[in-house]
Amino acid sequence: MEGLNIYGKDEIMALTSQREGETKLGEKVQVISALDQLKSSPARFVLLGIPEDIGVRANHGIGGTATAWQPALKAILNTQSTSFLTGQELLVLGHFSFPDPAETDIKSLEDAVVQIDEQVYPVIREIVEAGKVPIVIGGGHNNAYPMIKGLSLALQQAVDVLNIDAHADLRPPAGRHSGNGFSYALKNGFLKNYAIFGLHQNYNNTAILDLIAENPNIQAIFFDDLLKNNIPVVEQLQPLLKNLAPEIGLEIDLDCVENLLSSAFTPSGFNINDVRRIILSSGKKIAYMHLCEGAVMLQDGRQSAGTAKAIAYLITDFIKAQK
Ligand SMILES: N=CN[C@@H](CCC(=O)O)C(=O)O
Repeated sequence: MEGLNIYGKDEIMALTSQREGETKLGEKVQVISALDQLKSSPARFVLLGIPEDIGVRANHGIGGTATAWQPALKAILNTQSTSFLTGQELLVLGHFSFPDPAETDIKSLEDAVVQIDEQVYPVIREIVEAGKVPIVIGGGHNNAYPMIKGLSLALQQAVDVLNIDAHADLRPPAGRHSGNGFSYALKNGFLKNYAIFGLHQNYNNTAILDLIAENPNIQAIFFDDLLKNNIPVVEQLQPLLKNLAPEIGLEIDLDCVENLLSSAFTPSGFNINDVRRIILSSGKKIAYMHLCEGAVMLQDGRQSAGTAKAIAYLITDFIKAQK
């Protein structure tokens, strides 16, 4: 796993601001020095960063998803350690670093995404096989594929996934990128039931809509339909959840959240508290959570510091709800 940088306590403390009289999560989180120590760690949740935007650029999107990891980690580490969440529940494993390919034409970017897949899925598999729950901050949504593959190989069965997203990411499996992670997962038998919550009618093409309509293993609820009533989102999610296995993978593409910086930035979508409510009260056992497509700075110069704190809220909520 040559692309994986495993963190020591020094790296964690360098990002943690200490203050007399209080304790931050960074002072409490667990670390290891090699993957074979995963099993013996007392932490149940394993945090990992995939700061890349190669998959987004291979899908003709705007680069920048590589910028979310470090600020988000800093926001998490500087959360207060209290009885709500001490930090000991979390092992901060580290991050993958993937160099940009020398050539940046679409084919070269797609080939680089295949190399990313090959490095990510074995680590996800190892974390799950150690009895832990991976929490991954991307990166592009291309990483849904190695997440699902790693979980499926660890559990030795095709798995069910809930994706909260404006886009189905069911583009043709012909060259890897951020728009076809679920197509590859279905095609290669790693994904059984695929539920999508909050799709935008305006941003999924006819071929994708037909695919959803024809495949009984794919179910979707459109954001446009959620807007037609005042029923709480957690309630509107229930019909999707009841058709999924008791244990699922959870994908959250942050471009489903309004005004959160991403390649497909949107002024209309879930607000961050809708997503917090879903995480806090879904009632499902979640085998992994993947937060992707968020950016602190985009290639075109747009910036938002709020992305990091939004990610920190979702991750601390997730640990509180699942521990
Ligand atoms: N994962 C995102 N998929 C969207 C692309 C969004 C964008 O980068 O603009 C899609 O393929 O449509």
